[in-house]
Amino acid sequence: MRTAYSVETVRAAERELMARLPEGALMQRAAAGLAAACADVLGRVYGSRVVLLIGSGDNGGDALYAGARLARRGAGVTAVLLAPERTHPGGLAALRRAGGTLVTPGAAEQIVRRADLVVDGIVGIGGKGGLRPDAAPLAELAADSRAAVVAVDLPSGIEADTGEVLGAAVRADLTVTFGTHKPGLLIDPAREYAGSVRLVDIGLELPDQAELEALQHADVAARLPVPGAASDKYRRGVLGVAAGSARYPGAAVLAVSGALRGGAGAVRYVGPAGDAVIAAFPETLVSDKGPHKAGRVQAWVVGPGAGDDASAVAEVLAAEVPVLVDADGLRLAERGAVRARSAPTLMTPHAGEAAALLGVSRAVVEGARLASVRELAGLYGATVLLKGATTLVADAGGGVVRVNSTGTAWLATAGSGDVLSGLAGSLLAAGLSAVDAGSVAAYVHGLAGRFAADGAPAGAHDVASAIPAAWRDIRD
Ligand SMILES: NC(=O)C1=CN([C@@H]2O[C@H](COP(=O)(O)OP(=O)(O)OC[C@H]3O[C@@H](n4cnc5c(N)ncnc54)[C@H](O)[C@@H]3O)[C@@H](O)[C@H]2O)[C@@H](O)CC1
Ligand SMILES: Nc1ncnc2c1ncn2[C@@H]1O[C@H](COP(=O)(O)OP(=O)(O)O)[C@@H](O)[C@H]1O
Ligand SMILES: [K+]
Repeated sequence: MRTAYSVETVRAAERELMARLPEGALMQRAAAGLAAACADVLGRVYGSRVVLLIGSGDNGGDALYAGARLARRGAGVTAVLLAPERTHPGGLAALRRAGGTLVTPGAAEQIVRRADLVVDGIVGIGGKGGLRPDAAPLAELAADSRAAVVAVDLPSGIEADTGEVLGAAVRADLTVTFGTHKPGLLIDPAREYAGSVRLVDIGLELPDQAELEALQHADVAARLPVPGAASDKYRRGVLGVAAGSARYPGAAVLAVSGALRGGAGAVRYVGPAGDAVIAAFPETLVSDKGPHKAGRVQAWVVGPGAGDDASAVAEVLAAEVPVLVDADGLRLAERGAVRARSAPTLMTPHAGEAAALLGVSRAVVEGARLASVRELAGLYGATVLLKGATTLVADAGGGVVRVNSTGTAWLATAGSGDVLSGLAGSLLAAGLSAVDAGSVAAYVHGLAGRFAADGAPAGAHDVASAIPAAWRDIRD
């Protein structure tokens, strides 16, 4: 499991560790890891040109000590000081001793243009509210230069706790982060500014419960349902899919395509697209009666392509089994009916659907994804999976939020969300909790998207076809 902790938690852990260590030891650990990462980026340190962008806090201190290490290995190191009189004194002295040069921001343009590497030590977890006007031009210079950009702890200007980007921010090729990931490094839009992320262990002791967690292959493998000798199709779980309409029969087909590859023992389809479903997947149990007459299921998916059939949504919500609500179902589901449910509910909106439910614009949700998913989960008393380039899954009760980024932008294709809802529904029917079903499905679906696309456009049905390969890759 990859975890991320809030600034407050990181600060508390740092205080505790610093009290046990000689003064400055923690910063030396950070600087050593940072310098090693910079050396890897440079390839050859000797003779390289390194520019440090230095703010007034400890983030700048890390960068200065790392710069001193690089200077001792023969790099030409220049530090641009945003606030010379408030610069970390120890770091400044170390760089001076190592032969580094100090300049003011006025001289930055010239030297950044010729740099091989720019190190962003403007601001770290102490930053708030986007880069200040004096620092913002430095971020632009770094973006315009041909140099590699390495961010110290996090790209300056992003919000560490939320992943929001409130103004100008540095765009890094690599972020070297200390002690733990910060939520902003894993959540869009800030995640995009971080580039790849390298974690340097500085010995922080962190609490069991993180702010954010991202499943890895082994975590997913441990959660995937696998049949045993005692399994039969009913014990594996039966999923009901109430989806599709005369206008959108394909949504039903795609939801079933995901469901059949999600580990349930059988899939029942209820709705007006039975012929299309059977034609594509003859193994589906098709019923033309309403959901409550369809026979027993262990979970329901309702909503993909459902048009305006509010009664099917209400019927499914009245069932005492886990329910996944997607697409049109989100609009048709009565909040009170969702809140009144005792079995788990998993809602799977994209940003536009989440925005409609919250009564805000899509841009608001996209800019503040963590707050939005939590708010929606609280509002409906449900587990919410917010789709996008990174997918977030939050429980109503608060606590840790799961984040997934296995996907690819090729997944932004019509119907891929229907495949996801079938897949996640199947995992619910197989007995996974709503958070596990949602986050495991997002992980597998993202990987399947990568396999299906492999650098070229793929349709949603290709994504569904690639689920078994993703599944095998995870269990390997
Ligand atoms: N506390 C520790 O023991 C350790 C801290 N470390 C480093 O220390 C950093 C935190 O240091 P600080 O608490 O000094 O804080 P920062 O260095 O992150 O930032 C604080 C300074 O930045 C300025 N600032 C705040 N918001 C700004 C904005 N939007 N634009 C421009 N300037 C802004 C403030 O005036 C303040 O002087 C971490 O991110 C990490 O890099 C590491 O050395 C590891 C050990
Ligand atoms: N830029 C992106 N990068 C990665 N995954 C994406 C991106 N855009 C969308 N996705 C994923 O693709 C799927 C699209 O679902 P959705 O928006 O519901 O589409 P549809 O309604 O057409 O089925 C979701 O799983 C989402 O997380
Ligand atoms: K930084």
